[in-house]
Amino acid sequence: MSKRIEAKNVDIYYSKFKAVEDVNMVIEPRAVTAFIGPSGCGKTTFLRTLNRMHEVIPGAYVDGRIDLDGEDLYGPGVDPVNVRRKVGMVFQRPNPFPTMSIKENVLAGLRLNNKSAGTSEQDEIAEKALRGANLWEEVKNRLDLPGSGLSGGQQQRLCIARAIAMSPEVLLMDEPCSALDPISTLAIEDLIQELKATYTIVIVTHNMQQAARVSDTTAFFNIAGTGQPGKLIEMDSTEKIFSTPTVKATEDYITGRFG
Ligand SMILES: Nc1ncnc2c1ncn2[C@@H]1O[C@H](COP(=O)(O)OP(=O)(O)OP(=O)(O)O)[C@@H](O)[C@H]1O
Repeated sequence: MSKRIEAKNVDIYYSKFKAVEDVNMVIEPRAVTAFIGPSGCGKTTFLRTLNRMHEVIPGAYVDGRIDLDGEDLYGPGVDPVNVRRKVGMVFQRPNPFPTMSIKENVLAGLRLNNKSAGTSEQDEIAEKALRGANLWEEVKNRLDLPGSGLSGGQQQRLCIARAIAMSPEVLLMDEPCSALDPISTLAIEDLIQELKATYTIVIVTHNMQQAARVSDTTAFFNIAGTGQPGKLIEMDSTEKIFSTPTVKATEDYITGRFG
């Protein structure tokens, strides 16, 4: 299920503005890759190109190539909706559909993709996804109550369950803990560790300790100044990036000297 991502010479634009320049990287399956770097260096922008979410912004486009196990995500005839099914995304703020029940939330992606399933199959899919997101025990007796009634941390795990229910190959997480308290954050970090056995995981985080705790590989992005494109500066094992980075800017950033 887990797939390898390879980006080659990727430039990313918002109309005429080049926000990210010439990214080349390999993201390994069954591992967690963290994107770190100062505000505006293009972490989120690059993340959103990995499931073709970037192009939903008017005027936004991507140059270069992004492969999922050798298959060009931007190739002719590739359906972006299908890409987003394979490459799921979890956002900064938990965003369950407020009028839907917990179970309906988990199944929402499947319904949007017109996947029909019988009631018992739906129940099975929902239970499996909620177990996968470490939420089942907390919600199994209130599956038909609104998802908005859960705590922030539970809502974020519900959003992860919603992503997992689609049987994705990759999970993209854009600062998934930034709106959560420390206990809920730890629950999500534990969950990420479990999920990496099954999925390719990419996480954007501003929290250096979190990157060090959860990721196997870290990519440091930087920006030379306002209006300049962000660039990938260095990517290596998380242990190397946090102990002996090759580039001085990486060291300055992880030691809190800038950003
Ligand atoms: N919708 C948009 N339209 C135009 N420019 C945008 C848009 N979204 C982001 N940008 C610009 O693209 C650049 C990269 O932004 P991005 O949000 O990817 O950075 P980031 O590293 O994720 O920042 P942060 O850590 O603050 O979330 C910035 O200059 C930003 O202003």
